[in-house]
Amino acid sequence: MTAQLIDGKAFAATLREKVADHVAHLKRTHGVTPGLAVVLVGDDPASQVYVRSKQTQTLVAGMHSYEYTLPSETSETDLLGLIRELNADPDVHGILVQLPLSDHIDEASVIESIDPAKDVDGFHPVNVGRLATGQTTLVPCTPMGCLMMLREYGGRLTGQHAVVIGRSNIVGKPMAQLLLRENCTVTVAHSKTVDLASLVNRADIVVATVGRPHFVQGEWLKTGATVIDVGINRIDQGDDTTRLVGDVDFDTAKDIACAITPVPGGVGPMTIACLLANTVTACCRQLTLPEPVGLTV
Ligand SMILES: Nc1nc(=O)c2c([nH]1)NC[C@@H]1CN(c3ccc(C(=O)N[C@@H](CCC(=O)O)C(=O)O)cc3)C=[N+]21
Ligand SMILES: [Mg+2]
Repeated sequence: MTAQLIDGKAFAATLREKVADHVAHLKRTHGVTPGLAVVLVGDDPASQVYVRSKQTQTLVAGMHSYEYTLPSETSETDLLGLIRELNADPDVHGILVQLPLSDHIDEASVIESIDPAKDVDGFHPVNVGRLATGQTTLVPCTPMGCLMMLREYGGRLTGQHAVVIGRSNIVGKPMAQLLLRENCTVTVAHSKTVDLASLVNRADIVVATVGRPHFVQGEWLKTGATVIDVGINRIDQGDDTTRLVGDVDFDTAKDIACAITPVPGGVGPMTIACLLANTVTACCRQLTLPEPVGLTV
């Protein structure tokens, strides 16, 4: 292993400390406790694990957590009704609706119903537009966490060629926007990209968000590249146990990259820490209090 390991778990713990410090400050000086509402429709076990993790960390940071677990047959009308109530609730500063939603619910309608000021996922078209036009906004948590790590471990970002593999609204597109804002030269690749290997070979920064286990090969990489692995793939080991792996073939990449995030313990923990940070930021903006330093990108 020659690459530096980017310890997302430790980085996230530090960020959560900053969040907790500011929460304590808000309570002490303004009598305000930031509150995050998390809405989960259905009983997908993986989603339940993530949601529980978000709740625990929200409470540990000293914030209020409001949890809504709705049955899988919940109608879109009922879900929109709940969001309307949360939008109007002054104790709720952040709203997260766990995705994906089941097929009978239109995701776009649900996202658009969230008050952009409380949209801590940064998925609302108003916030997407603000990011694209360089205005103040709430930045999607996963790319926000990736950027924080890149700023720390990726050297001077200006002028670097970043290749983002994946074009989702949740990660790929906002990641490209953020890297552009950092003055990177950004290429967005995807499943239809021709000769991905030689494209990746020209990248100083690689962000892999394709959702395919071990997809990016170490031999594709340019020597000294910084690699951010967004993939969270649970693979069967053939002995009734599963293992979490990324979109990058870590074992071959680690000898060629300059710095690389592991899975688990990389982007995942940072995503949740950024969600907490966004909740504090949203709270401060809603109450027109001074914005905390170090909780935004
Ligand atoms: N509205 C919405 N916002 C989200 O941010 C959102 C979502 N829906 N739906 C599902 C995905 C997934 N996601 C993860 C967050 C943390 C870890 C995480 O902490 N992973 C640990 C491992 C966890 C494990 O062992 O399973 C790690 O990578 O080290 C993973 C995945 C947020 N998501
Ligand atoms: Mg759907």
